[in-house]
Amino acid sequence: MELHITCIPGDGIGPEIIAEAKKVLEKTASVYGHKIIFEDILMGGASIDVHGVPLTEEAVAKAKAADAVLMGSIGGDTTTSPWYKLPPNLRPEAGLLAIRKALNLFANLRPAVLYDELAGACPLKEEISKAGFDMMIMRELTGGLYFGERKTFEENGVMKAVDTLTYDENEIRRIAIKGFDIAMKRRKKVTSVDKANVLDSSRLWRKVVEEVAKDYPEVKLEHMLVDNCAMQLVKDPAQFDVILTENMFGDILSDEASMVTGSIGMLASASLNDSKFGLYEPSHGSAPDIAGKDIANPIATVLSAAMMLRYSFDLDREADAIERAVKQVLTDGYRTGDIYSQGCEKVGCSKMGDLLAERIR
Ligand SMILES: NC(=O)C1=CN([C@@H]2O[C@H](COP(=O)(O)OP(=O)(O)OC[C@H]3O[C@@H](n4cnc5c(N)ncnc54)[C@H](O)[C@@H]3O)[C@@H](O)[C@H]2O)C=CC1
Ligand SMILES: CC(C)CC(=O)C(=O)O
Ligand SMILES: [Mg+2]
Repeated sequence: MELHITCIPGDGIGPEIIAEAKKVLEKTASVYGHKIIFEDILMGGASIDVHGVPLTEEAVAKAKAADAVLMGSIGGDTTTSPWYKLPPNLRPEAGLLAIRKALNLFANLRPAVLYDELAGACPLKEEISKAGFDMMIMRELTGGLYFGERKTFEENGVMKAVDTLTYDENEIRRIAIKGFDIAMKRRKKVTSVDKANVLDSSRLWRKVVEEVAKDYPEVKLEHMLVDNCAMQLVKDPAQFDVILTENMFGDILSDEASMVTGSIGMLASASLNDSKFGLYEPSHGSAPDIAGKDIANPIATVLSAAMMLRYSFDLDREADAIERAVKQVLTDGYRTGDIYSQGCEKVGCSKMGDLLAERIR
């Protein structure tokens, strides 16, 4: 099979982790008899530096023309990088939001799984880490606060800023359907997370989710307020199967869930539209504090590449091979610094990519 993949290395550690994901994909393609054609595009700060904008129309066209997109991460240090002196619509993150919207990537799947081998890197009590957990965070990605109208203005000599959180019932229904569909393939439980005790948008969310649930009688639905969910994630993560939630709550909760897997460097993600098309990216950002040092963990990006093979290309065997290689490398005792524990061998980003590629079979 010929796979046309557009890559967005991006900023910070982005180019480093994308190089390792490409290495693992190339090895997978050679073992399983496929040909991959990569084309890189600029986005975020890298695009600002060259084109003056975080995303060009040409880059969007190239992403649309591919079978799938694999992304590293974008952005810089938000307190020191000159990119953050630009107007908000010209900053790196505007490029990411724009491509999600342009490709209609409304469903963001973020699997948070604790590997047995990483129980020692999990910051929770031993009895919780020993029991393990395996949840899928289904985050709405093209609506809500990140896409609502916003402005900063002065009123009666006082500075004010407004952000708006809007959802319509169709946006909620389509992500809820994705959440219930995925629950049917898992342990058949959906925890819908909202703030319905305060927000109108959450009350509509809850109503529409209840309606969708009627078509899935086998799936157990529960509602949970987001503040409680943040607490339950560290108290008893094993209770969750599918967490279904809106854009900002999912953004925050998935970073929290990532840390209980050992590190944010382990959390993959797939951003999907209604067809087989997707953009695959780790859940973390560009980690400017460790960029250029060859110490970033590439596993979240490598696992995102596995999700790409599974969801966009139906290459389950190949995706399984990558997931097995990740497990094997951990069993063999290799760790990047973020997941290191005593007795293991500490390796850099590029070495971790080599070790993963060697284990593809
Ligand atoms: N999808 C994307 O491209 C995202 C971009 N960002 C952007 O990234 C920039 C930095 O944001 P932060 O809040 O610092 O979040 P971050 O996720 O980049 O980093 C948070 C912490 O996790 C560590 N970390 C992240 N990924 C790692 C990896 N693969 N291996 C080892 N350690 C890792 C970093 O070193 C840092 O200490 C900002 O400009 C932000 O807007 C943030 C989140 C997502
Ligand atoms: C720049 C943000 C909108 C991206 C983010 O934090 C995420 O998608 O996790
Ligand atoms: Mg985030």
